[in-house]
Amino acid sequence: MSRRTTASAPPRHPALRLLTSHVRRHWGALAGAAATTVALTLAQLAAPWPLKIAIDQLVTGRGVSFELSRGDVSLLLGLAALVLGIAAVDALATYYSDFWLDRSGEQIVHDLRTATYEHLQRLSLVFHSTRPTGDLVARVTGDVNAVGDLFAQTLGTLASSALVLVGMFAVMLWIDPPLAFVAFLVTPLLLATSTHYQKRIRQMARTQRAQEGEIASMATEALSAIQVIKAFGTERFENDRVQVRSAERLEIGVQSSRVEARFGALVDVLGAVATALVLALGVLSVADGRISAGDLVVVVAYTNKLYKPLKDIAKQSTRAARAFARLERIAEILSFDMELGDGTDGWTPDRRAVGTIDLHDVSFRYNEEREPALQGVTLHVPAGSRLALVGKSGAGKSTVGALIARFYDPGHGSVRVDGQDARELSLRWVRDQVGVLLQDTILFSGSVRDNIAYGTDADLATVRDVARAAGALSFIDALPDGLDTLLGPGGIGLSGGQRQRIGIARVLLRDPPVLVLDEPTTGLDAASEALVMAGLNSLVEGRTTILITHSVELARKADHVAVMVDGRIVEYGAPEQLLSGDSAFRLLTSAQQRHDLEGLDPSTLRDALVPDDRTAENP
Ligand SMILES: Nc1ncnc2c1ncn2[C@@H]1O[C@H](COP(=O)(O)OP(=O)(O)OP(=O)(O)O)[C@@H](O)[C@H]1O
Repeated sequence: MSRRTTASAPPRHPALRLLTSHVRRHWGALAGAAATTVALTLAQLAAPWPLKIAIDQLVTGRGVSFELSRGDVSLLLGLAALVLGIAAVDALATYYSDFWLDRSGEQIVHDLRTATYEHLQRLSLVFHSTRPTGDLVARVTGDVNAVGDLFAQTLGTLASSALVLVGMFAVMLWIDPPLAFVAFLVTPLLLATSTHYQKRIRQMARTQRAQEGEIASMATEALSAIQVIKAFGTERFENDRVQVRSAERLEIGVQSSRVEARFGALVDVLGAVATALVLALGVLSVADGRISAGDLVVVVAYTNKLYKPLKDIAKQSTRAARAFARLERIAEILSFDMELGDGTDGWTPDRRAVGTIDLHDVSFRYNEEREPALQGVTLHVPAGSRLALVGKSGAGKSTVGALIARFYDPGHGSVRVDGQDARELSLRWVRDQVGVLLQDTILFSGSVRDNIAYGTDADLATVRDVARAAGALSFIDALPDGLDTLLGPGGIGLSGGQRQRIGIARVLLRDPPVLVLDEPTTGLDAASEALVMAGLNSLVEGRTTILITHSVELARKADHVAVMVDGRIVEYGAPEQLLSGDSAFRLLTSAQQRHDLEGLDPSTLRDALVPDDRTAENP
């Protein structure tokens, strides 16, 4: 079965599809908001009508002072009630439309954030090793919020402004068509300029967000490596880097504000021109007797209000343009396909693995530009046995471990667990069967107990048991709050050896039948190494173990040793058997004793025992 090892091309208009899928999902609340928006529009259109009726019915043609009849008073009271009624409808409609839109906005932020974060968690290391973390964090936080605002504010305002405009035009057309056309004369001009400006603003918003992502990545990387910065005294260098990017971001931000302000001013000028024209033409129409004084009040009131929705449309469409640029960034993440089968189509055996591991003719490269990291690797690791992988740096040892843990799938050949191709098994099951301990255990902020129990709901007694077996309990009990001691980010507050023993306890708790130990004692002093080794001894007991090590001494304790050179296995056998002959392992051992591993030519290793350059394979 062939699998993709690179992300597939994103579909067309992914942002639009994402948007419509969310509109569909929240159609109930959005339909409620649409209905209240219609009510709000009607209330806004009706607002000047009580005044018009009062002027036409009670004021016009009555001279300077006049008496109000009983009928006039009733009409006046009716109009006052109408004003209150219109205000009540306006208030209720505003409340509900704001509430429904805000609620959908919040819900959409939640949905998008969880979906994007979940997707990011499931994307493989191939994806994550090419994407800066800070930029991804910016997408899950800032970009997602901006899309929520798009629903909560922008779309609602755009829809209600458009409705008010259409309503006003219809009513003005009914009152006096020439006046309506004059009032709306500038609208097409405004829409055309708006489209032009939106395009520019959206381009600028894209650049801005990309720059913000870069700044976030730089800051994340720098702050997570603050020790290195302090050690090298490079604070100023790091500040300068962020400052340069931030200045570029500022420049685009200022440009964008200028474009927006220019557009706002243009709308104001066009609005004033139209109001002046409507006023002049309106008074002439009243004088001609074509419309009443009350009609003129309505038309002038509308014309005054006309430019608010137009301005709102302009303003909100620039926000929409920005939000769209951010939506594209989220859609881009969601459009990357999983490079590894995520287990939904994989088989989940209803038992724990026995622990036999096989690599059959495995080749793998991290990316097309790089040389293959593994070529034709075939290995058989019987259940419960210990295999040591040795070889010079870059030979491919960690890559073998990563393929066994199924961080990646091989480009060619297969990795098998109990004889079953790992690609046909659910990813979850494979990960449960293979425990991994790296050179440096990464701990999270939180208590020691949480770090050991990580991802499980193990009780206190179990956590203590595994901590004891890992040789960690003595130092944990000496901490101020024992297992409840809080650790800083990355496990600050513990030594390398202590972190490693917590890592051993963490793996012990999960009790996997297969272990990949990737240089678990490298970098530790002799005393810490002895303590970690004691913990490791209880960990490897009864489990299939693949030990990746630079230490020939450690490798000698394994059942079998595989020597790797340039992504191939050049030698395989029991350590004592290899040491007794003219082997690459023996060459490595003596080079290590002379502290001359780097001086060892790979071809010497390859030629040492494989004169015909055949790749060694174990039975
Ligand atoms: N994430 C990665 N992306 C691209 N290339 C990689 C990646 N990881 C490793 N490589 C390359 O793959 C090759 C094998 O690396 P690998 O880490 O498996 O070697 P190793 O034998 O474990 O080395 P070491 O002993 O130094 O850990 C090397 O050439 C390395 O540069």
